[in-house]
Amino acid sequence: MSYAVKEMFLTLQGEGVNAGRRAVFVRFAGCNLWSGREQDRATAVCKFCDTEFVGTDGLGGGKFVDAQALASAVAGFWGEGTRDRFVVLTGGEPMLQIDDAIIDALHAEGFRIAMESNGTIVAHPGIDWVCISPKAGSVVVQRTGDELKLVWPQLGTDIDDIETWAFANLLLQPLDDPQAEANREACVELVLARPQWRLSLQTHKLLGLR
Ligand SMILES: C[S@@+](CC[C@H](N)C(=O)[O-])C[C@H]1O[C@@H](n2cnc3c(N)ncnc32)[C@H](O)[C@@H]1O
Ligand SMILES: Nc1nc2[nH]cc(C(=O)O)c2c(=O)[nH]1
Ligand code: SF4
Ligand SMILES: [Mg+2]
Repeated sequence: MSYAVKEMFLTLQGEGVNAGRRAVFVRFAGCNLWSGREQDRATAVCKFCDTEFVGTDGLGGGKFVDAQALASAVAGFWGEGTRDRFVVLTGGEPMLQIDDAIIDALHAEGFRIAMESNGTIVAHPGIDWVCISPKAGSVVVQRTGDELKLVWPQLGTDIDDIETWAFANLLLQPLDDPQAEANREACVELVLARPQWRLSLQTHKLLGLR
């Protein structure tokens, strides 16, 4: 299979439990909860996306003809050194494109594979770190994983229900919108009230990283 990738880059994972870790990011093109066009945002299931994921024209992006081509590009961004190789598959919605071939090829290059997904498609069992970020109005079928990262506040979210899902870590990430400061305060309030949750800040934005 070929893969449509919006962009690829080496950075630090900015969010969640792995924040601060050196990582190659692969941003797959396309999402099942928003077309990516601004004129569709108001009517999309997911309305707050902070990411451009349409097309393959970003830095390091492109159409990769097969899994080996994509895995070789990821290894190229990592560079020399085989220790602690870490790749984050994101998007768009990465589970629209992730298959056995890309998981096997990345493992063969020595990478530990993390994924950021909206959870509406069952995660590939070969992924080493599953991060699910539920969106109100969607049906989350992937209710197990390493990290559940809830963007907050999100109207229509049943947080009591989410707490019953089988995730090793529960994280709240402030919604980045014009009310960002109030959203951060709401997250702190909620963590103070519910100690099973932890705060996840988008540290790459604070640092000016990609
Ligand atoms: C762009 S999404 C791509 C992966 C997948 N489609 C998903 O939603 O999890 C990557 C992460 O950014 C989060 N995110 C997107 N827009 C955000 C915003 N405005 N504020 C805070 N987090 C946001 C998502 O919830 C998700 O955890
Ligand atoms: N540095 C950095 N960390 C991230 N963690 C999740 C991201 C994403 O867009 O999926 C992201 C991103 O875009 N950049
Ligand atoms: S599900 Fe993820 S990629 Fe899709 S629109 Fe929402 S935040 Fe963006
Ligand atoms: Mg991002």
